[in-house]
Amino acid sequence: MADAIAEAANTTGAQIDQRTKEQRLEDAQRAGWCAPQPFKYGPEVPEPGANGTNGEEGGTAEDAYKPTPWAHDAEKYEWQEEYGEVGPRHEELEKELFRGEYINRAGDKFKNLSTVKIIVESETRVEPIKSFKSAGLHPVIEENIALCTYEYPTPIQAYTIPAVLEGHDMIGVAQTGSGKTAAFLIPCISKLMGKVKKLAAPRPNIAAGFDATREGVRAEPLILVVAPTRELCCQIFDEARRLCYRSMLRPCVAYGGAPLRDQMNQLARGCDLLVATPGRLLDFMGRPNVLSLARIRYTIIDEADEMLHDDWEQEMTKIMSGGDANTDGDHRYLLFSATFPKRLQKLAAKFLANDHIHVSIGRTGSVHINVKQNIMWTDKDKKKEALYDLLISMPPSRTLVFVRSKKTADFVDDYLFNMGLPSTSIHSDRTQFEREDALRAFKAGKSPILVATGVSGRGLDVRNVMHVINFDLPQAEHDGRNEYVHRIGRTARIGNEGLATSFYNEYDEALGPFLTKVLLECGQEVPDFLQQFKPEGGVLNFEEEEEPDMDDEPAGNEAEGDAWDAGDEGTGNGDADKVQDSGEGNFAANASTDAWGPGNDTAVAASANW
Ligand SMILES: Nc1ncnc2c1ncn2[C@@H]1O[C@H](COP(=O)(O)OP(=O)(O)OP(=O)(O)O)[C@@H](O)[C@H]1O
Repeated sequence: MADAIAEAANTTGAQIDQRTKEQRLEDAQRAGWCAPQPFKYGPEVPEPGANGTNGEEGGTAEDAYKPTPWAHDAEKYEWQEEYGEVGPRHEELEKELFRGEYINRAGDKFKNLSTVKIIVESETRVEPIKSFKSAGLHPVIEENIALCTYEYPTPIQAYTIPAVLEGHDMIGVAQTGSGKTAAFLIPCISKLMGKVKKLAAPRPNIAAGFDATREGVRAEPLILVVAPTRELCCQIFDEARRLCYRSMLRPCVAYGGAPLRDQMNQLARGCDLLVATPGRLLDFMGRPNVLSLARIRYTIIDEADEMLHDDWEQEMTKIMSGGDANTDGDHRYLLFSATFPKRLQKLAAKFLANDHIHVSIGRTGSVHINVKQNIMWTDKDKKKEALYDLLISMPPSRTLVFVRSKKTADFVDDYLFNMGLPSTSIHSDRTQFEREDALRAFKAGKSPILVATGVSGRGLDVRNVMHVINFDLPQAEHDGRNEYVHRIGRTARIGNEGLATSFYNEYDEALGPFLTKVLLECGQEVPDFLQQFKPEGGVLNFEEEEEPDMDDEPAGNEAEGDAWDAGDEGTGNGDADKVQDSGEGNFAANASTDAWGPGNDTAVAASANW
């Protein structure tokens, strides 16, 4: 985003006169919004010593390298040889990891997470756990779960934890914001916690003066998590830092756009759990002295339907079957997502053992009832004003605005900023430094309005996102149905409530039947202009919404990129026939709401609570 307010007076294109600008600022602040923060995006900070500058304009050889808060450098628990079985507490780190202001907390509609039908397809019956304490977890991870203030397992956690502890491969499908990350991390970490000394690669002594070039080791992780976007990887890494606390397991993250050398230095200190985007992972896999997958016990694919999509075929084939990956029978594969078209489930099953377990919490691809959906007819040329009116007329709250293209993201961001609203934006033309900075500003409430392209629709978990606005709805022919589900799932996470407003007009008609069914399924009002799409007899058949194979998708990703490089408008998934027969031992269970205990009543205040 341009530093629009600061430059507005001089910007010929914007043509904003001083008085009008001040009035607009006043209007926005009277409505309760904080002041927009003009800040200048700098070029990406080079690696230390790359050219002697810190990457800012006018930098000279004398400028010291200013370390930037790259996500990969985030502090983690550093194990020391003398610790024995469990490391001592680290007060400062504990505060950062578990009591951070911006960590999402369960809301008072937590109980609603379990009011959906649960389908388990497997050869062996999985007995869901009723509490973390009864799950047979390693005592250290139990303590870490308590520090995370996770009181009750969510349904996907209740089924995944025992299934993985029992040694099964898995496909886990559950609604957005229902704790899938902890569902896959907890059992894998717990299983390995007591065995790290035996299974892990030798560690360097990283006491003061450690020199990664001379003393570093090759990273030989036991757990590999692959996710499509850099920001999502950083988020999973944060959860891993929490769950590995006080254990010998050392998590690392690798993603494109950030200094390669810094990430290699982190790996050289030892890495037991690696979270990575495919591009950077393949880069490291191509450097045998940096990374070996020979010790891997768990490969986890998050947003698995996206990762198995044709766009990623080359990368995923290399990751799943390439390199020096452990091919022994003790290597488990876990695949997770909130949406999972049948064609891709079928493909996924090829990577999994025959006795794998398939758990679906709710209809695959369903929207959570905690999201209030509002579809508004908005003519194409009136969207800008409609957006402003919406933002100015409602109590200010952290808001994510989705648009279809990078150009629109810049345009909408500049417009809002010039209207005195505190916005920033994120898309694939930004440097990684800018992307991380924008997200930090959004999380911290410095810029509580974030304009984003659809690629941010997956996985992001930001506290108190109260409102998601689809300025542009995703395109039906580009996997828009699934993208809609992921986008609006950025609000109402883990038992909190939220609002999703979508601007709809005649150009969105291909999505109309799907939106209508989703509204009906969630018991929400269907606006007049969607009444025509109400299914006859009231039967909600989502299978007829499944898309044919698509050959006209955007091209693949750059080696160092992530899903952001796959184009702005989402990806297309095609579905075909049924993934697998339900085996003999299969059962379908309606979740008993009692099973998960009472909801947590730490609801988050709605407005202006950055
Ligand atoms: N048992 C629990 N109790 C309370 N909070 C939890 C629990 N499990 C996870 N959380 C929190 O819930 C939030 C959402 O979890 P997560 O991001 O894993 O959701 P998700 O299902 O992967 O969503 P998406 O499909 O959008 O990626 C996180 O902030 C996480 O810390």
